[in-house]
Amino acid sequence: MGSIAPPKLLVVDFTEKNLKPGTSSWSKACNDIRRGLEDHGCFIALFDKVSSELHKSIFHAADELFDLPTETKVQNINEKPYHGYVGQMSIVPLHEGLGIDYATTLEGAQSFTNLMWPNGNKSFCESSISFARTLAELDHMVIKMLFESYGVQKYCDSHLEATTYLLRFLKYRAPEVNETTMAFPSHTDKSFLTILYQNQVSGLEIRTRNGEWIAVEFPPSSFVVMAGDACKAWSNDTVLSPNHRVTMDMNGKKTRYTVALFSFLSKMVQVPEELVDDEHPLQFKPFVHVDLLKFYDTDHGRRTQNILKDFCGTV
Ligand SMILES: O=C(O)CCC(=O)C(=O)O
Ligand SMILES: [Fe+2]
Repeated sequence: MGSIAPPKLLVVDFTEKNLKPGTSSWSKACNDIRRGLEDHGCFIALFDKVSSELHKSIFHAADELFDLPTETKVQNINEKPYHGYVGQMSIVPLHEGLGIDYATTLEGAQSFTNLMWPNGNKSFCESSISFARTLAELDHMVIKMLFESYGVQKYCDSHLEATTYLLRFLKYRAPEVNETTMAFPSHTDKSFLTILYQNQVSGLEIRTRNGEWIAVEFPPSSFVVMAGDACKAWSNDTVLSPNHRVTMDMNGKKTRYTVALFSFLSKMVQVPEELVDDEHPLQFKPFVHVDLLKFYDTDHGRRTQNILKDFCGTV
């Protein structure tokens, strides 16, 4: 008896030169994105705007950053929960992460760089801003397509104008003998969208709607685009915000790095009225995005299996 192959994530090709609004490849990509986000909460994006130089320089930047003394890294503090330094935690010993808020702006990149390197680090600042801006281009395209596929493109510009980006550098060292392989526990993202880029060390796993865990392999020059809880709320509960985790190979020797771009809204997260009708009653009340993070930072928020229902559910 043959075993059933695990479901494969949808691959959407953004490298095509003719991917312009109004073309048939654009409409197909719009449908694919919606299907990917509704079925699995994520898809793989082929996107060739990260040159091999930028690829090298962003992982070099990650190395330089994690090599800094812990006393320096812990200064990455942000009043918004889950935006700053994470590490040295006994329950997640393999993981360390830092975040650059407003990473697509010169101010955001410079203030982080100056905090980590008081004497400056021009190449770090340039690589991080250029990487964040490149991924933000992909984010913009995905948002345009998603809004179009729901017939609500009229809200797209105001959504993008209110979007801010957090770039996180994430490191997972290889486990030692008899050490846990759980490198990042299961969670849903609180962002609107998340875009993940990794070095060649895999480890990301995603839980499907029927509870099965699938290991994600990204082909070279590809990204995982994932919906966060804010996107699930915006879509009136049609998009999945998938549970995901990172598990390291027990016998692996290599460090995994991920550079992730998280999008957040500086205006209310709210279901477009077009997505509400008698068959699809409103599921979530409008909310301030950062308040969702603050709720997640409470005992109730961390423990609940259905954060949106508890935080802003209408029933
Ligand atoms: O490293 C990864 O692939 C996933 C990271 C992640 O899930 C997160 O930072 O929220
Ligand atoms: Fe995540």
